[in-house]
Amino acid sequence: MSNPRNALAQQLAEAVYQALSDDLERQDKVLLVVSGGSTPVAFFAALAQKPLPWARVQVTLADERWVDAQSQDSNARLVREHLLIGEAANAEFVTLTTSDETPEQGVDEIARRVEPLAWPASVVVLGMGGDGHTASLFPDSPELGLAMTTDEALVAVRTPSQPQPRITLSAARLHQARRHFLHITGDDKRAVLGSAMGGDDVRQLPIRAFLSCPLAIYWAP
Ligand SMILES: O=C1O[C@H](COP(=O)(O)O)[C@@H](O)[C@H](O)[C@H]1O
Repeated sequence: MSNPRNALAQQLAEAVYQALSDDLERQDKVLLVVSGGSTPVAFFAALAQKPLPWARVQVTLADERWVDAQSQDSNARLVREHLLIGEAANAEFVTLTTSDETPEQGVDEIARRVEPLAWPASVVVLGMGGDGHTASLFPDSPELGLAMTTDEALVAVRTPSQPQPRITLSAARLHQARRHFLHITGDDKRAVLGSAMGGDDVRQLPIRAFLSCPLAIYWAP
């Protein structure tokens, strides 16, 4: 019997492939924004197999932990190891860290790096944590209000619940995208999403800010 999480990853990869292919008929370059964490591994592996003209695909992250590129916690490392393989290694990957000590010091340089990309993104694939965070928009982050309202592309965030400082695309920049997908697994996250759908306070469950994008939900047990 096929693993439902692998089947979900294949379905999501097919949907993202179709979306990028559609936009590539009209645009020279397309931008794909992906999330990190643990959930996207099988999706990345499935997407990497798709016959895209990868040199015309730009990839960046919804968010990043302020860690070394080799760290197990690096979202960029996840993308490099699981998505940018085979033909997909020809994609242009724009990362969200610098050699600066802090994201506050690096954020302007990263903003200059991401600005030339092919915005609006064709596709944003969001993840969600058990606390309802998405990208690095955390309920307990003092910068959540700023990240939800700023017109800037990026915000440096410090979140008491998280071991490292982070950088995140702002809600405005994520909202701009043509298509939004949410990739989650497990009954616990389904319950969190159910709670999110039953209320409207984005400070409690930041995923709420994206529920009406519209958001294509990809869930498996
Ligand atoms: O910290 C993060 O968490 C979320 C969810 O990750 P998961 O491990 O529960 O799949 C992720 O979407 C985000 O990009 C990441 O930085």
